[in-house]
Amino acid sequence: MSSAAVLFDLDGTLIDSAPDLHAAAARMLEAEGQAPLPFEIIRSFIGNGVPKLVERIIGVAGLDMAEHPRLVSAFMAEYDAHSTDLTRPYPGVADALARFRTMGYGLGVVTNKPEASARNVLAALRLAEFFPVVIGGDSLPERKPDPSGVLTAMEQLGASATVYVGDSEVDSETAGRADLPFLLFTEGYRKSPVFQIPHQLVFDRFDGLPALVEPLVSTQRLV
Ligand SMILES: O=C(O)COP(=O)(O)O
Ligand SMILES: [Mg+2]
Repeated sequence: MSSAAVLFDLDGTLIDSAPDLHAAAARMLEAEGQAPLPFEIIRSFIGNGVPKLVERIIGVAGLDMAEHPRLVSAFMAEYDAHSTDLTRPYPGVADALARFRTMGYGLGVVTNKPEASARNVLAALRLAEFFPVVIGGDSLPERKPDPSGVLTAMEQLGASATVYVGDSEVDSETAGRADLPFLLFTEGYRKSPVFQIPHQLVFDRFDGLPALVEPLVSTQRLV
């Protein structure tokens, strides 16, 4: 049982996955006879899970919303077949995770990406070994910003003092609803300026993250 844990969002936080999500969207749209959408548009649609991503694509591309279930399946098939062609961890991620593990933290991923896809990507990028707990957007009845994902991850890790690390408005709200300190990674896929996203700390490089987390967790331990 670890008493302290660091939980991470996945897309836009541990990994830069927008290029493969964009490519999967382009292949799905091509099969519907549609042109690809600009990269920045797809990137701005990431963070609320695949059903929401596809709903937003349908809206912008002028497709029929009644086709949503079929298009979600089509998107997932395209994505899962090529989910790490272009996706890479952000610089310093593996070293930071190794450092956290050495420091004795329990580590978990809480993402809105479907759990099986998330596990595949983590394995292909050699990050799976760090994470005894992975909660996806389809693992529980509710997804982020519902706090059940982070609360379940804490329970599974036996953790009390915990921080959540993410890149988006959704992650900030999730941490707030779970009453956890939130660390905002500024280089991901957020839509608002940093000052509009509630956070305890911001960071733009993973090599400095372990030193930022330690004081936050020690404060929680004293409470
Ligand atoms: O929107 C998604 O599918 C996943 O996004 P997340 O990893 O940032 O939660
Ligand atoms: Mg994210």
